[in-house]
Amino acid sequence: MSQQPSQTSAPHTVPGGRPRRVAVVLFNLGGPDAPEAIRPFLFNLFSDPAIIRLPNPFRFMVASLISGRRAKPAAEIYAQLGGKSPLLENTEAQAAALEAALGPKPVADPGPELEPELGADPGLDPAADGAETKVFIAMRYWHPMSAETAARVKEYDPDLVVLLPLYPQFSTTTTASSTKVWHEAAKTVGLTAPTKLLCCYPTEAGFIDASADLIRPLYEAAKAHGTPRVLFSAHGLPKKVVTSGDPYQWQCERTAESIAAALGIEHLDWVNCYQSRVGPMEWIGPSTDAEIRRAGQDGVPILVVPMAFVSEHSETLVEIEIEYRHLAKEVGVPHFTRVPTVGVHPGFIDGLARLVRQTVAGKAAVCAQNGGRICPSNFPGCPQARR
Ligand SMILES: C=CC1=C(C)c2cc3[nH]c(cc4nc(cc5[nH]c(cc1n2)c(C)c5CCC(=O)O)C(CCC(=O)O)=C4C)c(C)c3C=C
Ligand SMILES: [Fe+2]
Ligand SMILES: [Fe+2]
Repeated sequence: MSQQPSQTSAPHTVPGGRPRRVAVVLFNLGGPDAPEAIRPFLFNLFSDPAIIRLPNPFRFMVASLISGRRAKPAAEIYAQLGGKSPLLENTEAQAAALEAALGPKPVADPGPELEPELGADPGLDPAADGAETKVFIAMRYWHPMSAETAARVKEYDPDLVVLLPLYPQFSTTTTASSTKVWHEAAKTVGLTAPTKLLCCYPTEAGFIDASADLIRPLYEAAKAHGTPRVLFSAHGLPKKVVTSGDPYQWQCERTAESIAAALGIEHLDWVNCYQSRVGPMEWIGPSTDAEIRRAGQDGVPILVVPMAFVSEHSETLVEIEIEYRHLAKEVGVPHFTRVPTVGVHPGFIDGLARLVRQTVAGKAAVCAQNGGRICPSNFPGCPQARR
């Protein structure tokens, strides 16, 4: 998937004479690649201290217990997808598209959200100087995991590593967890290249416009069944994760209102809700199923937009497409539409490429979509709050 340096622009070289190399590492959750991988995948997930906040040995005991219990319902979910998650293939398609978009281009485009005072250095811009960029994937709970990817990145011998979560909204349970494990893995394999984290891009223009682009024609079609309501559905979180300062819900709200505004539909009926609850704890709400029931009572058609996921997997293809569609029918919703994720939509991929260039060119080791920080100060879970 690597790009060759441009033949027309002078390559920016390192002292050894070779082009500068940038490794972009995409973070994602990972999913089982076979029925027998389901239980160990779940064990990896529930033994993450960012998910189960208990000290060991209690966490491992709880992880064994919950992964054992959850294995059967999870197997039923993945059976509907042929016994495995499509997340890796979809992430690979995004990696290939991003690598192509990051190929050498004659002019650096810092994108509309760059804060000029943060200072771009075009000499470090892969697009401007013909540097080589290679995109890697590090999954958190199933292969390829950070240990394997860090070894491959070390072999590539980059001058800079950019960590790019495929989670537009930052959470301590996703991006922070992957970042921690990445740094441990990098240390273990002796990968010492400077590393920057692009922590979040909940309202990045390419992501928002691509989402609106996917919704618009489906909204028009749904109008034949009444005035549609748009359900911006994000993966939920236990309430106590949010009350302890995780900015995920705040960022989800910003995404929902930005896509709603980008749609430009007068008096748009929309709501931000949360799906995929697991376990007995209280989770943030309103829940997507409660909103589907409310739409049934109101007799309005709905569009479910999975706005915290950027590719398809069990939560979109089974939970939304099969389970929520079924529930909608049961409670009398006149028309149900699942809006696809942004996937390899060119607007989304170009937006990611702009963010990578901006991160490479900027000075910060951790930055959000604006090259700086976007979270208000009352979120201690923001990675920039700790700096
Ligand atoms: C925005 C992204 C995600 C957040 C936040 C998140 C938090 C979170 N998840 C669980 C438990 C499970 N998640 C599972 C699947 C899953 N989760 C995400 C994303 C986020 N999770 C994705 C993309 C997937 C799909 C993986 C795939 O199918 O490829 C699962 C496994 C499926 C199931 O059994 O339902 C569990 C379990 C918790 C507890 C949590 C926050 C504390
Ligand atoms: Fe999850
Ligand atoms: Fe933040």
